[in-house]
Amino acid sequence: MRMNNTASSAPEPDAVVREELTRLRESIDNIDAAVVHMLAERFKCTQQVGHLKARHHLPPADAQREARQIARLRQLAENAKLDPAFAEKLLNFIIAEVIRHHETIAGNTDGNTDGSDAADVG
Ligand SMILES: C=C(O[C@@H]1C=C(C(=O)O)C=C[C@H]1O)C(=O)O
Repeated sequence: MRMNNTASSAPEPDAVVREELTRLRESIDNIDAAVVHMLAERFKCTQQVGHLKARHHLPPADAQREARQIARLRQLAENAKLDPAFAEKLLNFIIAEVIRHHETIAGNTDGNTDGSDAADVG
């Protein structure tokens, strides 16, 4: 049976665990917010790349660039003690979405960067 601590000022073990969990979850929430903001900035850049490529009739995907990025990211992951296979999967997932955006831009617009499409330009 668990001892009752009401006489001492020490918190109940359950309360200590809850506080630790809350503290860790606050950090996780901050990190998740940073990830979302960083991804949003990355997609702003890749959207501009997509428009540039469309304007100059370049293909949406660049396999050589991707291979260099994957090699670099795997090394960074290893140094940071993150599973390189996970880092590679994550990057491939993001790049696949970027390429999908680039294909849409190439199909729907003249590659302008102001968010309007060719039909709006007149
Ligand atoms: C953004 C680009 O387009 C594609 C998307 C990439 C990415 O999201 O990092 C990398 C290479 C390309 O397949 C690019 O060519 O730089």
